Amino acid sequence: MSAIYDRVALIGLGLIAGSMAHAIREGGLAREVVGYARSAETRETAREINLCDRIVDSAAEAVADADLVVLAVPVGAMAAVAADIAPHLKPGATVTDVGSVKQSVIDAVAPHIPQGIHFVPGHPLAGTEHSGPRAGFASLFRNRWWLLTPLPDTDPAAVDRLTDLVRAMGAKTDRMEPAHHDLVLAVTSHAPHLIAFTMVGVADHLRRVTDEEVVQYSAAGFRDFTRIAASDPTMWRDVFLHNKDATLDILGRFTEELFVLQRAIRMGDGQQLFDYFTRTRAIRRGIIEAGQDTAAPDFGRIAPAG
Ligand SMILES: NC(=O)c1ccc[n+]([C@@H]2O[C@H](COP(=O)([O-])OP(=O)(O)OC[C@H]3O[C@@H](n4cnc5c(N)ncnc54)[C@H](O)[C@@H]3O)[C@@H](O)[C@H]2O)c1
Ligand SMILES: O=C(O)C(=O)C[C@]1(C(=O)O)C=C[C@@H](O)C=C1
Repeated sequence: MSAIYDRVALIGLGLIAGSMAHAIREGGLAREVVGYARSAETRETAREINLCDRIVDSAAEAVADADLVVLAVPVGAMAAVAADIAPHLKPGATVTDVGSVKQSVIDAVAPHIPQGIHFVPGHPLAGTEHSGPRAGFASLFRNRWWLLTPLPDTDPAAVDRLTDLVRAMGAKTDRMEPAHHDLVLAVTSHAPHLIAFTMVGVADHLRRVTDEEVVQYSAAGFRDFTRIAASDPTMWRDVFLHNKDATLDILGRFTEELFVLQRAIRMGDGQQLFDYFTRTRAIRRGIIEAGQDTAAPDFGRIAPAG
């Protein structure tokens, strides 16, 4: 495939930027991929594994002459990085981010973006529990959603060009309002992660009571929880701090449902439990039938908060 951008700069060299570097270089989607991360150790590892065409020692150097700049740092670090690179951006360049939360990233980054630079926020719905420069792999985005949340006045040509890159990396794209994105992701990703973190915490307390049995006899369901609970603490701290309202809304709804089921168990109401589980099974089967088992559920189905 021919190059979609001349030079791409990746700021932050972890799972997502690393996977982008592999996918872009394998696909010949840019003439050059330049990388920068804050820690010298990360930059050294990135050089060792030949992650990018060039690894440089400052964000300013990375973005100089870049046509696309990707902010791939934890959500809480986006503002500082944007402020740092702003004076060095090439006129006409596009800046995107891959943060798991959109509205607060837009609020933090947009004020730093100079006139003549296109800011197109985005979020790949793909990941693993691993982080750092060694965690990336080229096929991470294949057949996964990559949501773009452009601002109303963003140049459509810049959005289309980024869409081309994302599709060339194997992802499916959709566009969404940032606040709606944050509500949808609170349901499909953020609250489920918090529940997994909590469940593993509960098991850890119990371990002392059951003398390691919860570890030894981990059933598959719990093992899935522990995989999720192994995700990066900095990333997830920032997600919850920056998607506070939507996450609290969904957790409130979750707690209400949990009480309903808890009461059904206490009252021995088998019919209610059966009906509930029949409904949830149908939802899962609907996702599989729609060929969406690697993607997020139907975005239109989630009612706004309130
Ligand atoms: N991990 C996932 O499943 C996943 C999926 C989709 C989106 N995201 C989002 O992508 C972003 C990156 O996540 P990741 O999983 O690649 O993280 P990661 O921990 O693997 O990598 C983050 C990188 O950013 C660097 N970094 C941190 N602060 C920095 C700063 N101030 N300046 C420069 N570099 C800095 C770190 O050194 C590290 O190399 C986050 O915003 C996250 O919310 C993550
Ligand atoms: O598969 C995983 O390990 C993930 O948690 C990936 C996952 C998700 O919840 O689906 C996590 C956070 C992101 O922002 C996007 C994707």
